[in-house]
Amino acid sequence: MNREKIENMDKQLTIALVAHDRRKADMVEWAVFNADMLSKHKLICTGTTGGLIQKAFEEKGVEAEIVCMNSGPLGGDAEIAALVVRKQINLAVFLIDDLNAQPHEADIQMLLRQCRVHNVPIACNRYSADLMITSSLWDDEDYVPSEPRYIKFDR
Ligand SMILES: O=C(CO)COP(=O)(O)O
Repeated sequence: MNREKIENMDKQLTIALVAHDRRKADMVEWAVFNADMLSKHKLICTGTTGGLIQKAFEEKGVEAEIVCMNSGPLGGDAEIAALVVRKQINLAVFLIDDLNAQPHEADIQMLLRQCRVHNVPIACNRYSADLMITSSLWDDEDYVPSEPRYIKFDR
């Protein structure tokens, strides 16, 4: 697989990593598998997710820049959504627990919505995340993601 693409990029991306409790094992496994790539970029995480990734990276001797925001239910998703609005996130991986209700559903929807509004790629499962981090578009200097256009639609 062409993992070097994003790994050998000149530019540093800011990547948001967020996982619900029952998806954290998945997130840590994915992050460790992609540690060589992720460690070259800046990682912004919700509190508990970031702490677990940090611990797993330390155990593997991986050095990475990991910024932990608040825990999700205490506003971590909202803080990351604010960074999305300010165009400070290039890519988000958000492993959502779709089988259990979350107390901060409003914040979760806000993060998803702001990624859609601001055209930030967001992967909600590992397959999507793998596709996104191996995309050749990251290297394509001619490619500029176009802003979403909202037009009034009269019926
Ligand atoms: O709840 C979350 C995302 O909605 C994740 O938060 P934590 O990483 O702090 O558990």
